[in-house]
Amino acid sequence: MITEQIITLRKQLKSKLDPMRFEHSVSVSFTCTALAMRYGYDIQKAELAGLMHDCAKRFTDSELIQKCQKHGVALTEAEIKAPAVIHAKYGAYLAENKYGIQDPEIISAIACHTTGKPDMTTLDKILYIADYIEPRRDKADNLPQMRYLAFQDLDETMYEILKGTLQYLGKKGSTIDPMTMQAFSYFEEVMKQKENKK
Ligand SMILES: Nc1ncnc2c1ncn2[C@@H]1O[C@H](COP(=O)(O)OP(=O)(O)O)[C@@H](O)[C@H]1O
Repeated sequence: MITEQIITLRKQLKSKLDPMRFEHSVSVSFTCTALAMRYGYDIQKAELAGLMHDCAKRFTDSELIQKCQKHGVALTEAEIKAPAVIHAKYGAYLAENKYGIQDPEIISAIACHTTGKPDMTTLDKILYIADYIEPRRDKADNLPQMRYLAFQDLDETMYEILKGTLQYLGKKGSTIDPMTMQAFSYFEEVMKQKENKK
């Protein structure tokens, strides 16, 4: 039963993550369920993806790089230059190999929850957006708008969050993983196509 699995995993995660990260994970899991209700996606799969998305967040950047090398998780040069994104890829590995999650949709959503990617599935988008809008978040200026838009249109929300993230990372002078730029171009095109159909 997936509900029992979720309750067991929640206990395991609580002992691994710091309290605020655990709180964030639970908050993302329920935000995922709300979006799953809105968009007719499997509620428990969405909850599980949200709960586990940051399961690798307790490691430092160098630990993550070492662990990926040890377990044969391929990293791009860009990921090594911007290691803040690696917890997503290694989290997907841990979810599958340590926590026994076999569903490829859940593994995919965890793997792309930080950078996004082109051609995201419904669950990929639900998790990416839930991570941004969950109720404990308070930093981004556009949160009220994104919280509203998330329940109107997933693609438009992806487009707006990715645009804002690229601006934010650019202003900070951070090294940007090109996957986010590719994701932005993809959703820009999706928005253009939608406009043309109107
Ligand atoms: N494309 C990117 N390139 C480099 N860093 C990024 C990129 N996207 C997000 N980040 C950074 O990765 C970190 C983790 O992001 P994320 O997983 O969304 O947050 P959280 O772990 O708090 O849920 C943040 O510090 C963010 O600024």
